[in-house]
Amino acid sequence: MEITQLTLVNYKNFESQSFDFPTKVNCFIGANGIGKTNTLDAIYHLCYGKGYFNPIATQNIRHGEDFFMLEGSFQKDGKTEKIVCSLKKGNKKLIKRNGKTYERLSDHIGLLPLVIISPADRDLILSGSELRRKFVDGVISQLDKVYLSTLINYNKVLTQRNSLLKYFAANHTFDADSIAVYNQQLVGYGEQIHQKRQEFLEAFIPIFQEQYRIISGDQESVSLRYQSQLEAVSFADLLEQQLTKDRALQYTSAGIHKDDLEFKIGEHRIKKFGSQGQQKSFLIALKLAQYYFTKDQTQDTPILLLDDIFDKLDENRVSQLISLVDTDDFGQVFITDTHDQRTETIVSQIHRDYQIHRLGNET
Ligand SMILES: Nc1ncnc2c1ncn2[C@@H]1O[C@H](COP(=O)(O)OP(=O)(O)OP(=O)(O)O)[C@@H](O)[C@H]1O
Repeated sequence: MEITQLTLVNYKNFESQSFDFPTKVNCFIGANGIGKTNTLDAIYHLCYGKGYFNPIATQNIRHGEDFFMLEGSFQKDGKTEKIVCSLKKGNKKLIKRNGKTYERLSDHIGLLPLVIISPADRDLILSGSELRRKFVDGVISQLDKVYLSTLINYNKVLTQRNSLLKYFAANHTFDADSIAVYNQQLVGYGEQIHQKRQEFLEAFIPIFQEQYRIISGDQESVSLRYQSQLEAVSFADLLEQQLTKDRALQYTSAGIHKDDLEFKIGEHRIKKFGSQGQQKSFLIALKLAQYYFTKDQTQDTPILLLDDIFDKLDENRVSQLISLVDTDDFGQVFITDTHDQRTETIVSQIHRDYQIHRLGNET
């Protein structure tokens, strides 16, 4: 799968800009803040229906404007897919595929596989469990529409149950039957999600460990483990056990929305005890595992976005990544960098056609 053309209108710092991508390897070069990462984000947005860096959709609209529009031409299975994504302030975001608007944005998920490796990934290690769940959910949802709709349904019921708990507290009342209805729905959706996450991680973890082994040169061992409250107790029993607490807290304190991934180096948490280099290697291994897993499952070659890798990685890791990209396993790759000459030197070693897009005053 490849993108051959991209147009951005009022997207972040771009007023109006078009790019053609005739080659497999494309580099965006320019000074800090010129919009290199924003260009990658535009490609990500067309594939995932949302930006990678800013979850607040309206903040992607160029300051002072009231809409953005992204347009991309993709080649997939020998056909052209024209995707338009637009957002006008006060309206819902629209995504069109070949002129037809999706009824639900989630219907677009999975059509165009893509993996991004960015310095922002460090939040997967450093921040709370929500981002790690999102990572797992994002990978599975790209491949499994039933999973995505089960997740959407689970979150809807969770919101309703939380509203009910708030209502009970505000009105000093309680109705066990209404809670039981929500519990039953949560358990139905939650157990399916738990099982899918388990199956996914069983397949994903060995791929991740292999990638880490390659990147680190077999220096140390790392582990990734799925943690869920549902390991020890059934979801129905868990909700029952937590009910008094939930009523006091006025929200649902247990369930698959509390799942996490444990990242360890040797016996210790990588967040506390991993060096910066080990943390970076861990994240790259995670993303490369996502790449190989998605490629295997979709039988399609995802687009790979490499944001700021030369600046943020040491020479060994860069050459490791570049030599990987130079294999037939990889398809279209986008790279951002501030240094013209450095990029040219590195990509000219790749045995593939490349193009350098210099960003400057035209934005
Ligand atoms: N909604 C917006 N409207 C206008 N400008 C925006 C908007 N959102 C972000 N920007 C601008 O985009 C620029 C950042 O662009 P980007 O992150 O793509 O830079 P970059 O070229 O990747 O830089 P670096 O080399 O520092 O990583 C900043 O100048 C920021 O102010």
